[in-house]
Amino acid sequence: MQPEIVFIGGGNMARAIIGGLRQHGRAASALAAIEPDAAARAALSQDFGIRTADTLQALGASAAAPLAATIVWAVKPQVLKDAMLAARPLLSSQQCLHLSIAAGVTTASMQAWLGDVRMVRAMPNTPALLGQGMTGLFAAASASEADRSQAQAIAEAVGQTMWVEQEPLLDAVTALSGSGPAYVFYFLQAMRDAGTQLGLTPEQAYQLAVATFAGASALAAQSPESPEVLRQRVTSKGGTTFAATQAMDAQHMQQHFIDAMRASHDRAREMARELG
Ligand SMILES: NC(=O)C1=CN([C@@H]2O[C@H](COP(=O)(O)OP(=O)(O)OC[C@H]3O[C@@H](n4cnc5c(N)ncnc54)[C@H](OP(=O)(O)O)[C@@H]3O)[C@@H](O)[C@H]2O)C=CC1
Ligand SMILES: O=C(O)[C@@H]1CCC=N1
Repeated sequence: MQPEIVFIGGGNMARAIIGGLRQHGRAASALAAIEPDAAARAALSQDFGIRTADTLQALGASAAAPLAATIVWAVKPQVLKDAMLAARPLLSSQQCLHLSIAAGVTTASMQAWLGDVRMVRAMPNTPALLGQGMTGLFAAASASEADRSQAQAIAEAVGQTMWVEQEPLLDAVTALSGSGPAYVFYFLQAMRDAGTQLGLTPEQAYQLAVATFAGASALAAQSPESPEVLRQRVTSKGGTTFAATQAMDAQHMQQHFIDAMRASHDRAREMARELG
């Protein structure tokens, strides 16, 4: 039986999405992955029961027969061009949707490598592993309504989705929610280390930091109030929170944060130029 969705690249993000699809009831036989690393292939087969192979040919791809309704490109942006050029002769006869999760690389570049294929780009993030991901989506003009629905169904298996109607906005999504989990982990590191300096054990400090992020995020998610108002509710006049936020403002931390996200955004644009 032909799989419905073939992943090219079976690394961190592909694993998260495959796990989400399986948890949402997608049959193992509906999924397959191409992954050069034998250990990663074995883990995918063992954990999710899906078919894996080291090359498209080994999975049975040929110019004569359709391989799958959807191909998900989940390799590093730096190897995408070579992977697509190598796959093109095997996929040329196919009427399938190409869904790329690679950062930066534009639909125009990918259509130059694959031909004028139907294409959607997605920018997921690693909380997808828990079904709590956030995925930005952009559909090229070549994509149909059915393609949009299929891309959305795949992304919804691992969390929330948001469409953008202009491709460059995917670079902003990348800078915010794509890279964003790393910013949260960066803050968790800092809060753990600060708590340790203040006398807690690293374990205590980390538990307090993680619970605080989880609780504050849950509060923000269900509250109609802005983060400014939520902050005010924590900040007693002349109290401890005010002392902390004043120290942050004195260091221009918000501006530093904006600069950091701009760096992520600019890198996505730069990758599009370097790799396109
Ligand atoms: N990690 C994240 O938070 C996010 C990542 N992304 C995007 O997802 C994509 C994948 O990232 P991530 O999962 O982190 O990366 P990984 O390196 O974990 O996964 C990529 C996998 O692709 C394999 N691979 C390399 N060449 C080929 C090939 N020709 N055919 C098939 N498989 C190949 C790699 O094998 P080997 O290691 O042996 O080379 C590796 O296992 C990237 O384009 C990234 O921009 C998007 C959003 C978030
Ligand atoms: O760091 C990266 O390039 C990828 C894209 C977003 C998250 N990880």
